[in-house]
Amino acid sequence: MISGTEILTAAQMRAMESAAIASGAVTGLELMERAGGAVAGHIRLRWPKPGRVTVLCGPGNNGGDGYVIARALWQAGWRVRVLGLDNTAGPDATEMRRRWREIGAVLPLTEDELRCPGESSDVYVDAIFGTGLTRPPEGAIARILAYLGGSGGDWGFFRDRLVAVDCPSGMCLDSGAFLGTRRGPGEYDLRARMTVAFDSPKPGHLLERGPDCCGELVIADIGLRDWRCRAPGGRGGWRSQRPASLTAIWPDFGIADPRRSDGDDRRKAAWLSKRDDPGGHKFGHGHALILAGGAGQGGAARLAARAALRVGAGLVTLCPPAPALTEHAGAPDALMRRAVDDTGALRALLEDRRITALCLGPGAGVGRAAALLPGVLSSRRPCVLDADALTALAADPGLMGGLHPGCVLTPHRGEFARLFPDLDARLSGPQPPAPDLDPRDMARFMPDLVAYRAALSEMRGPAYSRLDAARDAATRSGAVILLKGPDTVIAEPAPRVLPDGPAIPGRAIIHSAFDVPWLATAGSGDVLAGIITGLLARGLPPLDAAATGAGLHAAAARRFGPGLIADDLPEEIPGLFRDMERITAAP
Ligand SMILES: NC(=O)C1=CN([C@@H]2O[C@H](COP(=O)(O)OP(=O)(O)OC[C@H]3O[C@@H](n4cnc5c(N)ncnc54)[C@H](OP(=O)(O)O)[C@@H]3O)[C@@H](O)[C@H]2O)[C@@H](O)CC1
Ligand SMILES: [K+]
Repeated sequence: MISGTEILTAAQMRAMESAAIASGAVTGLELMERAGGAVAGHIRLRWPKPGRVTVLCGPGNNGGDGYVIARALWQAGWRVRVLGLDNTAGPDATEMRRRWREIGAVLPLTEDELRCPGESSDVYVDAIFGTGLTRPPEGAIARILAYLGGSGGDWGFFRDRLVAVDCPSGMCLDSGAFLGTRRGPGEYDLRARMTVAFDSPKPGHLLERGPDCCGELVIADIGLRDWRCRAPGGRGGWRSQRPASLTAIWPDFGIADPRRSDGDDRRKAAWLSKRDDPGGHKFGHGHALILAGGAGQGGAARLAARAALRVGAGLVTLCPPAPALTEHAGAPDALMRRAVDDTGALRALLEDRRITALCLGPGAGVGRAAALLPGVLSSRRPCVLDADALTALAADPGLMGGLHPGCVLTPHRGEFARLFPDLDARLSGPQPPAPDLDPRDMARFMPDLVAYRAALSEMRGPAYSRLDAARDAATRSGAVILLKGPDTVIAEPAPRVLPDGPAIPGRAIIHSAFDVPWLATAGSGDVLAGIITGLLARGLPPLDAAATGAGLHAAAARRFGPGLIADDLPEEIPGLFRDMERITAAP
């Protein structure tokens, strides 16, 4: 529903590059020249006056980009020092190294050279590892990376002047984790001021350590986007054939960016604000039931109910047990109240087919959630299961069998660990070796780029990621999973696999909200559950409702600013709708 930008995994990126080269549309050298040229261009934009630069070149094509950057900056009048390895792999990187050697020297890539007194630079270019990182860096290279990360004692020195090519070296572009270190922030994580990546963001730019360590993220076009749209075999284009299997929603590409507004965005804005439905009836926008808990626990459910109303559900009914009914007598008056004491009462209520979505969890109490879950699930109505409903689900795995594709589960990491302990353990534990692309598979899928891409989407990076975990959990449970965090991942179950076809993964979305840390506040999750329930009630499919809900939730927090409490979030939604309409209005 909310526009995003397509993400490619590292394997997809490499495969697309190979396919473009194999098609004859471009050579590897041309791509490297464009990539290095783009990084040099962004350096010159931020440091307009030529200064001193040290370029650190690794053994692969990331290093090849480094030699191009060195040449481009030298041509622009910079004083360039290049530290590189002897064992440059691959013909393109070797050729770029040769071209640089016609201009200047390549000093050994060692910590001593990096520390060399009197050789301090204004800019350091990290072109050591990019998408080809397959294992944790060791020995001398690991020490160099730690030094750039601040082990020499001057952490801020490199942070202010490090430009990463594709990613900070050592970070896995599929997970945002630094290979070989404990998950989570590390003492000497390499942190760049700016990262210039190519063609599309990769999951690692948006997950875990990515947003903090990449600094400003720039996605440079290296000419593959046009090729993708013209590619033969795509029957109208790689991109337009199917919705992207993986999408990012992040502040630069979110709903508030007029540069990305198109007719589709206008339609979405009009749908959200109901302007596209003049003369519509309240039942035309659905009826949401929010199942509340016992006396003294009603606040969370009321927050959810208010959010469901604000996001446009035609009717919202709050359903506590009878003894707690009076507690909910206050505002908003638009909210209806109805006692639901047990599953029997719930089933009777659900005979009204106009009830189009349910929410169970916020403030429900684990016992009541466990009692009502079978009724909620057997209704087969779209539903959000949050908080206590997730705890109840984890405590009784038999209930998992009742989940269906209309369910949206919204666990935070702790709830996810209770629901899927083995997947959570893989997220924190030792990492399996990386799978690699079998050239026979490439040949098999080359004529049909859509299938080719779909098959590659299954490939995983060297570190098991939050994206992998959410996708696996969705496929196992048969429900949409929204794994909460500043890097929220939303995944749908993998669809049916054709007998002889490639495995088609379910769609997934990464929603990045690192810029709104004040969203981490009591009741914020209850509001999110309510927004998604409201959108489900209005008829959005579960993945869209979850992704749009996450987008509106963060946008509301962004709009309000620091000092936010959960009660403020629903009240920002009308303003958000107005903003969206204004921004997307036809000129
Ligand atoms: N895709 C595109 O469209 C474009 C991509 N471009 C650029 O290419 C980059 C990808 O290049 P790449 O595939 O050569 O990988 P890269 O990151 O340079 O490293 C691979 C080398 O490192 C080695 N190695 C790995 N791990 C290691 C470790 N822990 N410790 C030590 N060595 C290790 C590995 O050796 P091996 O694993 O084979 O032993 C191999 O020699 C990409 O990020 C972008 O910058 C642009 O030029 C043009 C457009
Ligand atoms: K790099």
